[in-house]
Amino acid sequence: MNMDHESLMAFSSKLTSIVGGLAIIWTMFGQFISYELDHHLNPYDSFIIEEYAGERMNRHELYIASKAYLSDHCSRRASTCRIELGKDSDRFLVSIGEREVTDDFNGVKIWWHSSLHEPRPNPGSNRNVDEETRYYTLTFHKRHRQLVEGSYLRHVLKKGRAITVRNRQRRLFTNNPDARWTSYFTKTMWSHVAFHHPSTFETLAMDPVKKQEIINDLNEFRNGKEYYSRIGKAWKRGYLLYGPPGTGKSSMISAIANFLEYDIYDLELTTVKSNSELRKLFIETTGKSIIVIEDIDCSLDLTGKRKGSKSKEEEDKDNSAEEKKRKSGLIEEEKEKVTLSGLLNFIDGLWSACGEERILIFTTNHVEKLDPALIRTGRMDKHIEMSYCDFESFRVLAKNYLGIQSHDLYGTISKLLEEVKITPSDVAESLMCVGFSNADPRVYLEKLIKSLEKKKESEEPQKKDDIAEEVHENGNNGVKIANTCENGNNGGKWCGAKW
Ligand SMILES: Nc1ncnc2c1ncn2[C@@H]1O[C@H](COP(=O)(O)OP(=O)(O)OP(=O)(O)O)[C@@H](O)[C@H]1O
Ligand SMILES: [Mg+2]
Repeated sequence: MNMDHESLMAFSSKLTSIVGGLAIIWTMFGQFISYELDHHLNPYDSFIIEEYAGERMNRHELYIASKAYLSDHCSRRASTCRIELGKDSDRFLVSIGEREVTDDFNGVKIWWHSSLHEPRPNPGSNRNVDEETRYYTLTFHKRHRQLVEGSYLRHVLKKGRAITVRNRQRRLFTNNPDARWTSYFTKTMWSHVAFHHPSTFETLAMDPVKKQEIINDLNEFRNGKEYYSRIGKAWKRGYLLYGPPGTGKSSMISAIANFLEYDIYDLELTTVKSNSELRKLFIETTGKSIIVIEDIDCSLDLTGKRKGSKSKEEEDKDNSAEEKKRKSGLIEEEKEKVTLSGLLNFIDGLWSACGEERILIFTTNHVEKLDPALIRTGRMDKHIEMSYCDFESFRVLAKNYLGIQSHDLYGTISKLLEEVKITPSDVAESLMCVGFSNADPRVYLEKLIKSLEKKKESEEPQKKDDIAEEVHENGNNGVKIANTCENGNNGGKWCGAKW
């Protein structure tokens, strides 16, 4: 059978279109089949947890918690993990990298996989578009969907949050002067650095019974969430640390922060312009933190006006200049001040109940100068006196600085410490032996004895003068009336001091 050329061409084009049509039908059928198979036969479901969600600038909390959870999980169970050094810290960060890890929750298997999004322009977002972002895919059997969606994810969130708190690099914040935070670009009211202070309760020299009481109190506070809510009080606690310079008040704050693993907000009250600014600063602090106001007596006086370091004449001059400005309407009077009532409000007003788990610490060298309203119980729950160095405190310092528990010179030192007021800071100075790991402790103990004897000699004439003055004032023919509070052998403690 002979076909002419034209019929052949027509037949082949028909055949091509039939084959093409069949191919399209086949592809569609394949897709349909694969969808149906996937839908009915693939027994697994997946959830995706994005690092950044929507247009938000902050990382997704569930992602952060999952990362911490997986890091802990990896370091305990997975055979291969990615490990890197944390920013601003000596801690190692473990992550799953691009690998898949398996978790087991109540006998249910869950597979986690970490992946990377390609950087892509996102004009609506405030984040840097060149940044790579990650996401986790967790895969599980369909029949466990409810469990994963409910209790498993809650478990990951709770555990992850706790691990984040445990592993985080703690921070030391300080309030920015008003001029900096009002600018549009630096709206933050606090700046921070990584907090590394080696002071701990172990290195702190003080009466061991008092120390234990403080530790117990802190433990009760840390575990007291339910208790505080039951009694209807905000979950916060106030401590007043008082004592002469160099007795360890700042060291105590660091020891508390290290013990509780809290951040520190060091509030410089003299740069705060008004009560409302103080309130804003408070609102911007986070939970699990210690808010510190050092030398409270130098920051605010009893009438609520802030003090400067100026002389009386300078202050008078300033006051009259301010008075003139005020009269001409250049200064709005009380709006520009932090007042005592503003501070009291900061401590226990309505706003102070925002947030939770905060410790407030005031320090002072002059507890007697403080307004009783400021330090009454309930505002400052505990008054802790940091005092001159007694023998027990010396033993702690000798152990820290010289690595010794006892020495034949301890007897002499103990006797001298009963007679002389010396701060732990001065004792520490005598015991410092940087770089001499094999140094003979005797050298440093003798150095301390010399400085104690010198102090004793210099205090002697003063003591005689004091006695003479008392005898003169009392006019009782040479009968000495002992003032056990100021001069007695009570280690320089103030009368009526608590704790
Ligand atoms: N109780 C103490 N235990 C251990 N070290 C102490 C103690 N007191 C002081 N020191 C040592 O002296 C240094 C100064 O102490 P610290 O700054 O804690 O004193 P402070 O009471 O805060 O003084 P100030 O009132 O001047 O602020 C500390 O760095 C520490 O080395
Ligand atoms: Mg201090």
